[in-house]
Amino acid sequence: MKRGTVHDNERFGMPEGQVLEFSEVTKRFGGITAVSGFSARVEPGQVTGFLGPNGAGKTTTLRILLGLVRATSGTATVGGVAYAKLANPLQTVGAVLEASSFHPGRTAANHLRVYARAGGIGGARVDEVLGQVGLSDAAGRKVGGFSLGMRQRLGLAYALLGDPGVLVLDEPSNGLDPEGIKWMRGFLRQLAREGRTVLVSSHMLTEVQQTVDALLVISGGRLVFQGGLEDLVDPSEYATVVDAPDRAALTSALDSSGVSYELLRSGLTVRGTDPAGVGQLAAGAGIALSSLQRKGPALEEVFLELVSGQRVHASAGGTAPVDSAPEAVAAAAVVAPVLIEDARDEASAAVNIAERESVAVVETATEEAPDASAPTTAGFVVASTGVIDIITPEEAAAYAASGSEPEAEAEAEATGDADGYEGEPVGPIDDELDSDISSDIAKATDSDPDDGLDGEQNLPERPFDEYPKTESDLQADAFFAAFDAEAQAAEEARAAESEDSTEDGEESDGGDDPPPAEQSGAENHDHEGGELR
Ligand SMILES: Nc1ncnc2c1ncn2[C@@H]1O[C@H](COP(=O)(O)OP(=O)(O)OP(=O)(O)O)[C@@H](O)[C@H]1O
Repeated sequence: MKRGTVHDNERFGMPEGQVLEFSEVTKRFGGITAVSGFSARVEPGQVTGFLGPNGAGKTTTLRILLGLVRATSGTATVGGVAYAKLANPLQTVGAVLEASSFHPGRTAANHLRVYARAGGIGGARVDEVLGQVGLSDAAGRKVGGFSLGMRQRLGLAYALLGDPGVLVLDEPSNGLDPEGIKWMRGFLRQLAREGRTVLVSSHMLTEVQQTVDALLVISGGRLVFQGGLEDLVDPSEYATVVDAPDRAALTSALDSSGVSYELLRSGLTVRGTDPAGVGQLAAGAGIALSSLQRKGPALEEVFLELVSGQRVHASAGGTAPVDSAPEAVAAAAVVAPVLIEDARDEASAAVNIAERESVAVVETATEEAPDASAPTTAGFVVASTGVIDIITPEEAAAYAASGSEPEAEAEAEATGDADGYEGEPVGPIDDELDSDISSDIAKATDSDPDDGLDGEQNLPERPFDEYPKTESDLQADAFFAAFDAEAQAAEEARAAESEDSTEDGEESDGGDDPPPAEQSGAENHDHEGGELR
């Protein structure tokens, strides 16, 4: 029987979509205004696209909503409540801000098990969500070997763990192949049909056009449009172009209905009546049509005009993007996208989440890549992306110190994991992914004084664990300590069991050697996960 959990209790009913509300949200990073007076409402039961060009402020706005960045002013709420005050955040909001922030040495199932356990969610849900996103067959494979599209799916699985009524997804179609994009569209629409609130960011209208019911468009940190897709273009900008073999009959039908038109060589251009109306009128008069088309600006064109400030829409209070937009974008191009001014604010916000969800967090935003040989006492650290991950101190040190993933090689010899999954044999993390990781770390540790940033924006000089620990820090430490202790106990039990079996007269030339640390660590977590079932 499944254990009673918060999640199980909440699943007796359908997940409840919540209204997301942004009210005059402003966020400044030093001299850069990332978000400026942003007010918008996102309704449940529909997919809302959050659109804007690179550097427009989408991620910052989403991070404010999720309590990962503190707004300079204004509020962002989920069902009227700030994220930090949600009673069951994992069961209320599922979010994916970056798909590549999973620890490459852990299996997909392991990741989810740890989060599930931390959020009080039954282990069976892990299989469910992996199935939902089409990753059942890859459950036992390490994330380091996943394609970008598979990581997107895993991110979505993580977001769905708590069966939340709200999904917040940052560019979920990135890296998906055409079939994956089609699947994602259908999946998001299904989630909205179930009554959930689905907010999806993208920098291209064409990418979300077929999925979304409503749009928020942001540019230079300001809202430049909110409304339905159909509201993007004023109906008066459209014309219906129609023609018939019997043009005289068509003009006389239009005349007698009082519909005005222009007669062109290519047909008739009708304004103020859409193609359906003109078609109906012609059908009513028994006139066969040879063409019926809507002509007007393409949605993409309108979108580009909105974000460039050439078009101003009333839904945004008539505001055009701020002049600082190009400056902000230029700054973004010069500066690696690292947590800067808010490194510590964001750390504590993320740890607060960890505290409430008992979820661990990865820090990549340290001043320098730590020496792998030096003992690291911090049990948790904070990802520059804000995406929560689990990592031990040793892993953090090794992960940050080099592009190679130590755990991967140790586990390469394993042919499955202790979950009972019969996934593909585990292979080393490929070089390309390793170099991605190194480059992320390099970005996160960039403290170049010549980078054009104010001194206050550079990362702190001291290692993370030298900061005085807050109560949240201590609770997160305790969580990790308990997690590691359990894992170690399981490992010892397994070691004792295997000693017993080798004592039965079997030859054993490696009996005194401990298993490779990384391998045993990973097995522990697998085993740990198995116990949750
Ligand atoms: N931690 C930070 N420190 C300094 N500047 C930041 C920080 N985070 C974001 N910015 C800046 O704020 C602006 C908005 O960035 P944001 O990441 O929110 O945009 P975006 O719309 O999500 O862009 P993209 O589509 O490229 O991800 C950019 O100019 C960016 O450089």
